[in-house]
Amino acid sequence: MFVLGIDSSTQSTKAVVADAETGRIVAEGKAHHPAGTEVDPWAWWTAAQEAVAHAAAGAPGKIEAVSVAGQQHGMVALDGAGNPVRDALLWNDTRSAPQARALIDAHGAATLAERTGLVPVASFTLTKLAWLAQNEPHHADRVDRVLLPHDWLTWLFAGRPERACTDRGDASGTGYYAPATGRWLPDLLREAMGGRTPRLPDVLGPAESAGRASGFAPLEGALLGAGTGDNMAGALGIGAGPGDVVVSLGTSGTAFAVADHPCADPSGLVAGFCDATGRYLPLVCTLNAARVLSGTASMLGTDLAGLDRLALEAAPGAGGLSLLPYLEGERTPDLPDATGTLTGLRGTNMTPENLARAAVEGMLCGLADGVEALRAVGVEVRRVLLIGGASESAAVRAVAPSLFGVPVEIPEATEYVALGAAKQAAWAISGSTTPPDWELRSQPCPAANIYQGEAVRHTYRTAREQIHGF
Ligand SMILES: Nc1ncnc2c1ncn2[C@@H]1O[C@H](COP(=O)(O)OP(=O)(O)O)[C@@H](O)[C@H]1O
Ligand SMILES: O=C(CO)[C@@H](O)[C@H](O)COP(=O)(O)O
Repeated sequence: MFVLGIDSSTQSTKAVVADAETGRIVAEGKAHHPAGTEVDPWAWWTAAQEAVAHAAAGAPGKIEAVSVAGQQHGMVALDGAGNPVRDALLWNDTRSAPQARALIDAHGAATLAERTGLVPVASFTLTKLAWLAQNEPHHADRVDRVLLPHDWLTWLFAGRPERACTDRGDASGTGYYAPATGRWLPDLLREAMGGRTPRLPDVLGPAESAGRASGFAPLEGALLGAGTGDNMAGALGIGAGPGDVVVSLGTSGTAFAVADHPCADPSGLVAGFCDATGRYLPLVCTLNAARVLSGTASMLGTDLAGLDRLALEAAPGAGGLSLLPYLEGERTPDLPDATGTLTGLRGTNMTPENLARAAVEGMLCGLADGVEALRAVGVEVRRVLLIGGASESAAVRAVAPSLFGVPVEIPEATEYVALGAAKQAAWAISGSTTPPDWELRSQPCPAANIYQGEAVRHTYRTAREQIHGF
């Protein structure tokens, strides 16, 4: 039997067809998304259809079940006819930072962390809806229901039924859901939307079904899983266990672990999400990961392989250069208006090699701080599993072990978010109480000198303190 998993993330949609027994991937498809932090949700539907059609065409048999994983938090606000009232605001759109601050001022960070698992930052859907109500009331007035990117796609694959649905994982990234009780918090939504009360999707359990696919030939009649957020699907795809911290280097950088209890971090560094198995997913997210490397490569007039070569020719510490890579502003730490800074320049260290190395080290230092923040809320860190596009980088693989200070492993090269979605689909159709136990193989990165890593992180922290005051 074959199942299909979809990863509709920031830069592209990826689809994989897997054998439901073993998890072996037998076919794949991919389609790109438009650039920018506000995107027409129909573009994701077009990309999903293209990627799925390609994957399904390569499948050796019928697709029996499908699930959609998607970039978290994006605001998909629909009118009564089921059409978006405006382009979706993405997780990395920082325009709602003032609304996030106002929510904290009104309720207090600790109270919001206890109620929602989150201290608001511009990424979360609640703040985007508050921005919409305050800045585009004519659009807010037309909102009949609010969905997340994965909910939107699941709803379209289901043929636009009356009820839409989501799952605990993605619901927990909205800011108007209580991870500890599994309930929506309509009072927060109403307040953010200036008294308006849009409809919310039903929250399905991890192996529940969202119905059957209808109206899109390659999937016609397939069972639809609940779907989830891309990070939750990544954890499910990997089968992350105790002691595992997954670090994903996509458009965002994320560090997360599966936990048995909800997390409420009043500092706001760790978001207390739910996972896709009925447990929890404490997570730290930065806005700047893979694009730090591609941006630096362009600046140096080279490609990603060239950046790797340069970075590996420089010594650890980049000759004293440190890059605070806040190219899109930053979420962790909460600096929505920040820009990037290169510190430590001297006549003797201004080389392409050192700049390339500083980019790799700077991107990873933010995530090493994220792993520290997970430790501080009680997460056990025995190894780091690196996934996401930039985990392909040879320089990242060489540098990461010294900065994380624990063994770093690379799961067999594949799309773990789409695979996690496929695993959820296989689970939904199996009727089992536990997800399929697909074998995970990973390769260790060569061990590295952790004292050098500590020195690099010290220089990075000092630069941040000098520029941002903490
Ligand atoms: N070898 C590589 N070195 C560095 N970055 C890479 C490499 N291969 C892919 N990437 C980057 O990975 C990113 C895409 O990763 P992905 O995890 O698919 O992102 P997302 O899920 O956010 O759409 C792109 O920015 C791409 O430049
Ligand atoms: O906002 C978050 C997590 O809270 C991001 O991780 C998004 O879910 C987007 O993910 P990628 O496109 O970078 O995979």
